[in-house]
Amino acid sequence: MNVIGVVGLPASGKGEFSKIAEGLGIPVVVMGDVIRNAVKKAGLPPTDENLGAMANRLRAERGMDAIAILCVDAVKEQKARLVLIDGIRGDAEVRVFREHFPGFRLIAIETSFEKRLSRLCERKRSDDVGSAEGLLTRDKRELGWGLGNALQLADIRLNNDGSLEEFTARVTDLIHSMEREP
Ligand SMILES: Nc1ncnc2c1ncn2[C@@H]1O[C@H](COP(=O)(O)OP(=O)(O)OP(=O)(O)O)[C@@H](O)[C@H]1O
Repeated sequence: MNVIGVVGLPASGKGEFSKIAEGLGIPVVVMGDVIRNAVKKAGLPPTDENLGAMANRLRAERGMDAIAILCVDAVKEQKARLVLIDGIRGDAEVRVFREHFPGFRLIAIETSFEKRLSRLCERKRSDDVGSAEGLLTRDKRELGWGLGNALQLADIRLNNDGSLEEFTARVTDLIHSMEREP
């Protein structure tokens, strides 16, 4: 089984990457679902604050790789040649996946701050921030989890400053080439 992980700053296009992969029939394991489920179980609304606090709690109580460890079995359960992990936030998590999946490849999505901010202002998800300060706070929080180190560990870099059509074409080419790998 080949496994790919995607990293990128908030609103860089990780969700779009997953949508494109799903459209090509690739199973996607979403790490954030582990956090969303924990927030739901605690009876809290899935706001940015609650999701962040829960992720911090899981990592503080069980270690920086806690969420990745919870996802390994979910990846192994997939009966596919290629599986995508969505939601990697730190280098400790990258290490977990490299250890369990020898052919693991990490993809970094690179998108400018301005593009990310303008796309966030349009997206308006329940946990979205609508200002530059809000996005900076979110960037800092994620960088604090080791996202900067994870970005440096990437095997492949994809730019997403252009149109969705351009990004879709790049992601599709990449997935097709990964599917051809032994
Ligand atoms: N190339 C693009 N052109 C236009 N809009 C885009 C492009 N890429 C992504 N978007 C839009 O930008 C928003 C942010 O992208 P997306 O949700 O994929 O980011 P993300 O990295 O998953 O974000 P988060 O870290 O907050 O989960 C979405 O509304 C998405 O549809």
